[in-house]
Amino acid sequence: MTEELSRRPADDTDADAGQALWQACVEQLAQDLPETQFNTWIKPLVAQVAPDFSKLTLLVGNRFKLDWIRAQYAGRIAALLESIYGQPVTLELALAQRESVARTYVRPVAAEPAPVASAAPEAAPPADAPAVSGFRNRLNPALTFETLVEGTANRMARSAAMHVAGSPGHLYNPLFIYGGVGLGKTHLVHAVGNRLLQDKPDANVLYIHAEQFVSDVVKAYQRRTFDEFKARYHNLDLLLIDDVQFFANKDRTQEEFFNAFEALLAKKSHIVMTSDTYPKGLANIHERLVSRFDSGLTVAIEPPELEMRVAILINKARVEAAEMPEEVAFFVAKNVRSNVRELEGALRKILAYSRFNQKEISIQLAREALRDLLSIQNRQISVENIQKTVADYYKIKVADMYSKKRPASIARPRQIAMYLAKELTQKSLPEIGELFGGRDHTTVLHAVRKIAAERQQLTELNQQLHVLEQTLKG
Ligand SMILES: Nc1ncnc2c1ncn2[C@@H]1O[C@H](COP(=O)(O)OP(=O)(O)OP(=O)(O)O)[C@@H](O)[C@H]1O
Repeated sequence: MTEELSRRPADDTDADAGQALWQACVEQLAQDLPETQFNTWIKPLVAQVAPDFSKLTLLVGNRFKLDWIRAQYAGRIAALLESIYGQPVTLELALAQRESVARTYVRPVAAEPAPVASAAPEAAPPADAPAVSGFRNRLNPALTFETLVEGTANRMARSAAMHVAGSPGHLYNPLFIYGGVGLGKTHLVHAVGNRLLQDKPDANVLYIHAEQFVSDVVKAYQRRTFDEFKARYHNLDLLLIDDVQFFANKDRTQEEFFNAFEALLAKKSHIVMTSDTYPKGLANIHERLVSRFDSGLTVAIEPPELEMRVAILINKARVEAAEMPEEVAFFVAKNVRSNVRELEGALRKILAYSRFNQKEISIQLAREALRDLLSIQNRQISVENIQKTVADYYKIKVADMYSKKRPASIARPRQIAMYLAKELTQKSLPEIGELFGGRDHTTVLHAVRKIAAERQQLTELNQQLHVLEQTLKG
């Protein structure tokens, strides 16, 4: 922070900039932490930032949470604040008054499901999960076709989705959209709902995350309210359901979803689903459901190509009332390649850095704002190093990384190494496949998606990956 900024009297701009600092930090945590941890511990926090940015106070709901956040996350949050702001920011934790706790951070994807306490099959919903009552479509009005940048990566999915929004109940029913994390699947399904409601405001539309559907089944079961449940789900005109891979191993949920599916298709209502993998790649989902998922149109969303990433950055900067010069957008897009959510995180860092330091957005500024991210890349982690580190960790031979052996004790570490190779290096899928004994790029893609999805659900795997990442990043 500049001297000049610290001497200015506090005003609304300072308050906004303070929230922007916290927002940028939260964005990063949303990427770094497993979703359940993020939803449980970080999302409900409310931040108060001193006008001179010297101190950030986090208001926490109760003493237990306060102690836990202090023990588990305070160090990480302080380090993040310093890296975003460029100077140390004192972090304090305090117990919140009730009203302030009600103001919670909203993830950009919005319309999120209530957090589910654990990934255990058919886990009971947390006590504070909102009850299923009164009809709400749960659509985020900001996620429309207009705000979704089109590119080769999403062209087919987008045009199928537009078709469904224009004439639901006809072609492409169900529409099944799959792809890796942060590629715009949720955005696209909201866009379908928003467009349909624009044309037909009375249509009965519902967006729901699969976890919330599970939670609704559990509640209906506990309270014996299956009639209400059916009345809600079987009478829709359009059901948009996100991340159906979460149905894995949840037999009762799958049965109820099957019933809802059949009822909706029979009355020519439309169903749009998303998942991290194609229907036949779904694990632990009943065959009769998988075959139904695949019975309409299945389309993939791929990671965005360079030009699309540039367009997304420029558009998103405009939404934030900032101008990002094209050369800066190219610089960022070349360095942040994995998914759009990470691109948004990088943009937020740059905007926050530019505002705090009152500097124009330039390549130099982007370089400074993203120095952590770039320094990780500059360390140039090699695929060979990943293979060796993972082999050591799981006590298998490095040669097994290239071999055709398939026992789980070997295949799984190999998949983990492929996942890390995609995460931590700039290598393409075919290049990685080549380095793993000449495997096909689809094998690598399958491994990457599988491990990425399991990481969200399995705490132990997530911890192992965390250790491996830290070891490799040095
Ligand atoms: N083509 C795009 N144009 C504009 N914004 C996009 C595009 N693709 C993704 N986004 C934005 O990127 C963010 C992540 O997208 P979204 O949540 O839809 O991803 P997802 O594929 O559903 O990810 P996940 O599997 O993790 O739920 C959102 O803020 C979304 O608006």
